[in-house]
Amino acid sequence: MFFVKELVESGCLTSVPSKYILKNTDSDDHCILVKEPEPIPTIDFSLLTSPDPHQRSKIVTELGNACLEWGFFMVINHEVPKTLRDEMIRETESFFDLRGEEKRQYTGKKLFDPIRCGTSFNPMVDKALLWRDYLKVHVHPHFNAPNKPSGFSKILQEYCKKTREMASELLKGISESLGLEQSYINEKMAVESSYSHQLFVANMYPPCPQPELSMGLPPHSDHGLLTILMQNELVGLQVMHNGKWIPINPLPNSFLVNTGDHMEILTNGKYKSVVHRAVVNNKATRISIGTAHGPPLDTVVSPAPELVADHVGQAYLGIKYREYLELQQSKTLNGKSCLDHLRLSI
Ligand SMILES: O=C(O)CCC(=O)C(=O)O
Ligand SMILES: [Fe+2]
Repeated sequence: MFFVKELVESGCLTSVPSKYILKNTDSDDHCILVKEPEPIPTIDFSLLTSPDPHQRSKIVTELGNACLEWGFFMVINHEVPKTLRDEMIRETESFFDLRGEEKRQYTGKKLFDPIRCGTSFNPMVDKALLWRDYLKVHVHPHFNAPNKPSGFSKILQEYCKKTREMASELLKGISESLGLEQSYINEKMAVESSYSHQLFVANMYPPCPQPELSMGLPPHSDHGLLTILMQNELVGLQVMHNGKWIPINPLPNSFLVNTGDHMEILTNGKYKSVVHRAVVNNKATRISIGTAHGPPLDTVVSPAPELVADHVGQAYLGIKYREYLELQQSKTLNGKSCLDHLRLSI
């Protein structure tokens, strides 16, 4: 198995090898790429924890609208120190800079092995390889970390704790925006318990000689309730909104948050997971770091009865979180095809 990074560093790559060719042109998926950046919903996190009920109710409404209309928003004024974010990105770069042999001890592993490093998404079934190397670590309920680089583990632990706290605060606001008790999702999904599941995913997209021919990550939705994402200074994320691809240019020091498939299942389709993709560039290495927040692996998630309107009925089958992750990993990434397996025709 070769990492894309090794391929690029082997020198004189002037074109994309054929096995990486996956067109991302607009004609491909019949969706227009918006050229001008569009304002995306922005959530001021400090207002979520505001003691002023008016401030809170305003931000809860904004959060609800962002989930309803976009499934995606930017979070500013959060409580994760900039130094921690910067260190997490630096440590991730150092991890990917380790020699191939050191990283290869984590390759070819199974989905629930604590640490997995690889390339593409599922090279066994992917029609074309993706221009992306990754590191995936199950960080909760059991904390794991690669032992190199030496500072990685400590920073990872701190970073994951902070993002878990952010996720539960956001889930309180999201519960409220659905007309439920603040604690509803956190309790029902045991998000604040010592069993909840958190997956750390670091993506590295090396510079690509023909970025228009290759893809970092094809259109997909994420599996969890929420994903919290940050990136180094390079853009590449695009979000599907009203049938158009919107390029995302986040404010410095902000986080990007998107709703995942389990939010869609839990809310019976009210807050849908958002389809997004990562394109590559020919200038520099882009890094993105996401944490996926979900319930304990053995939780069966099905639509919340409070959100199943009588005239609509239950729109999704329940499924064990663990089984959903297995289902997603067994296939090639393809839009919302995994969630489609659970849809009930009503
Ligand atoms: O690189 C990005 O911005 C997106 C990453 C992503 O969608 C994922 O890891 O699921
Ligand atoms: Fe994603």
